[in-house]
Amino acid sequence: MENPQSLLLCEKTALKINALQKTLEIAILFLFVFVLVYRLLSLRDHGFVWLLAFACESWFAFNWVLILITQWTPVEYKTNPHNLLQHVSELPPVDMFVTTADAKLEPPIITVNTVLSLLAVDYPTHKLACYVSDDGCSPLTLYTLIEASKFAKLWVPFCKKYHVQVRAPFRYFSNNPILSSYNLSGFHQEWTKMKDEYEKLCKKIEDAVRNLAPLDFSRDYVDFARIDSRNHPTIIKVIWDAKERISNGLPHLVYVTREKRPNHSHHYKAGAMNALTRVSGVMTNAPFMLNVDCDMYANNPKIVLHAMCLLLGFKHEKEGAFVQFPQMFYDTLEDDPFGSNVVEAVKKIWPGLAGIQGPIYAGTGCFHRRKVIYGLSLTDNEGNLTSERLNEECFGNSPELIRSATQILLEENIDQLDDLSCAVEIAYQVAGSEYEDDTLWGKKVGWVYGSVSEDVLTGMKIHARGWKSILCTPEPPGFLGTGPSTTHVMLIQRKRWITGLLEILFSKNCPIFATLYAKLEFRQCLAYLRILIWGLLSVPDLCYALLPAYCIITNSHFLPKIEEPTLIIFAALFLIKHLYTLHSYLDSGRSIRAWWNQLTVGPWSKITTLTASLFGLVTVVFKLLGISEVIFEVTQKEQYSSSSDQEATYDANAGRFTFDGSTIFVPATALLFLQFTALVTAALGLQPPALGVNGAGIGEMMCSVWVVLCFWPFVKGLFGKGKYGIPMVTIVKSAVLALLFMHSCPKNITS
Ligand SMILES: O=c1ccn([C@@H]2O[C@H](COP(=O)(O)OP(=O)(O)O[C@H]3O[C@H](CO)[C@@H](O)[C@H](O)[C@H]3O)[C@@H](O)[C@H]2O)c(=O)[nH]1
Ligand SMILES: [Mn+2]
Repeated sequence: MENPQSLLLCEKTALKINALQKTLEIAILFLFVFVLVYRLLSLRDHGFVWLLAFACESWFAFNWVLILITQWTPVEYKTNPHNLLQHVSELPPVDMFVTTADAKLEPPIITVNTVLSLLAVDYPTHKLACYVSDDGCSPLTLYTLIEASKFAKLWVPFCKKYHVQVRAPFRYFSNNPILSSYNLSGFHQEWTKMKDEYEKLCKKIEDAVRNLAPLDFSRDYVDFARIDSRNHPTIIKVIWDAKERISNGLPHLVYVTREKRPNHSHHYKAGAMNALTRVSGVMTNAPFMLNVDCDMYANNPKIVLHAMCLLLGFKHEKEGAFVQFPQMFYDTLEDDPFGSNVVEAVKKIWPGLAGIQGPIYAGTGCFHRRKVIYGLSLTDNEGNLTSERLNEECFGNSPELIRSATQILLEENIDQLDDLSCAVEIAYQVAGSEYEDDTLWGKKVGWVYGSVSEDVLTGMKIHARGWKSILCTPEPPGFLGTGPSTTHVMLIQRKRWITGLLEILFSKNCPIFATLYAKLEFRQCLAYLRILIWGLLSVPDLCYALLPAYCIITNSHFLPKIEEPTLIIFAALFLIKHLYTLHSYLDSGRSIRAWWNQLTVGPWSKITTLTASLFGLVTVVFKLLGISEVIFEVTQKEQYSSSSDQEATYDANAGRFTFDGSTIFVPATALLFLQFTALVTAALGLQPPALGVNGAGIGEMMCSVWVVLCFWPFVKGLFGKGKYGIPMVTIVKSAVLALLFMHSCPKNITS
């Protein structure tokens, strides 16, 4: 675009932080310092327990410092899409990517809704193309997309004509009863017709899912006959080729399932994204790419315009390698039973990151500059970008892809194909499983391999090349997705994230190197560390939770005695830290219950650290030792097919903690047993004699009770029935583990 800066497209402003919150944050920091200094000074009079407590508290304090530094200078961005619309003919093309991996875990109707919401965004349609990657290689996905594209021909014009807000039909028809303000003639009929058509689409898809109308493998689906989803050739289908190139038609729609062979690592989502990048590169080659997970529909029809305001609105391109919309969810359960605390993220964490080098890349709801994904560094940008870098070693042996990448990197005019089908053959070639062999794909070009949190890794590599990124928080929110619907799914998801993050931490991609040897800003490095060390918290958390039980059982102590005034500092730290979070919850209109849920099952809770984090850590250690590999377990997405179902699926037990025989529950249950034993021992006075006056005291007792409270969902699990109860096997294993621990405790601390 010529001179978009002359019109104000966007603004960056500093956010004010609540003064009370800031005071409390500093107070907590000071208390941490007090505690650590006290420990250090009295280390000589105490033994191993004191040292362990000191180590744990240092870790907690370090974490706190990272939090403060990351959230210290929050900013927000404002966008003016109206100003951009004055340049409508100059708007750049955008390729939109949707990934799906498993038609069972990710019901096709969800993917279809996401695709429909993207096809209907407010943007000149001849500048849009939508590519769907199907790692499940399922004819069902292709079938539902073909059917959806037929429906889209009605749906897209309807949305634009009536300025529909939410363009994912399942949400539109479940949320918006006919708006009374819409007494436009004809609206009512069209609405009813559209709802009918959507229901027909749902019915067709449901029938196909239930195999009621078998797909005809002799025709359109011949490629899928007898296919194995882990061993198959590439299949690419141009579902809709927008040949007429009009601004109010339908965008291109292309189905892609890349080649997979058992002897070739496919790198999960990162591999899928790279295949899509290449396929789109030889087809439409837009300079900007949006990517969303299959369950993240566009909730705001102006998302592309908002993103473009930010990508085009700054004087210097380096201000924004990518534009990230914060992850948000729809139909969240009351009181946030999994403690995901999205509000905290949206209010503090995202704006905090935006105030440093920019938000992390969250894998979905993100617009990338294609040239950045192609590995462009800022130094290249200023200096010389030689054509040697655009060779086969870099991009692979497709001359067409190299030409298209050259156009992107040198900002030349982009070839417009008259007909997408003439690029299909080349697309097959670049989607092949061997295409990346001996190239820089997955290393310096494209999504980076080596972590199941490929998003954080890829974003960090971009920051390390000196780019910044931008946060986009329009109203209404840009994208909404599904959160985990059961604790089981939640734990699997957190375990994968933690594993992926630790894979980054313990590799050459560790952000510390990127700060030392590349252009990752120091504070951004700390921000990444804060995220990457999430899983490491399991070790100090476990030790600190063991300490009270250990001390009571052995009649020793890790806290000052009741007579010592320093105990007050420990108590103050504990109280202020929890009052601080409670205040932030109440301040933003959330309930005490939600606060409690965050405390017990949230991402930083003891339950999470002693289940997901601990097992994530073990997974990574096994990987480092070469014992096993890390796999990407896809999270189950819940399906809400039509409006009336929604009420029916409401479940009073939704969000309740569920258990199974998995070992993931053993450490936490064992810990709980230990606390019980300790408390009973103390109550019955069965402890061994203490050394001098240094026996366990009120501090240790209170801590032990607190740990029990933190594991309250497990306490309930001991008495629960069915999936709400901890199974007998887990109880037995945990009891054995707890007994082993008690057995190894010294009987008398003096001996
Ligand atoms: O082999 C695979 C595995 C997954 N996916 C897709 O990856 C996306 C994310 O998978 P999901 O199971 O929904 O994981 P989440 O934990 O919800 O995803 C978050 O975390 C992932 C990294 O762990 C990121 O890739 C995602 O973008 C981010 O939303 C989905 O669209 C999947 O279809 C693939 O395309 N191929
Ligand atoms: Mn997801």
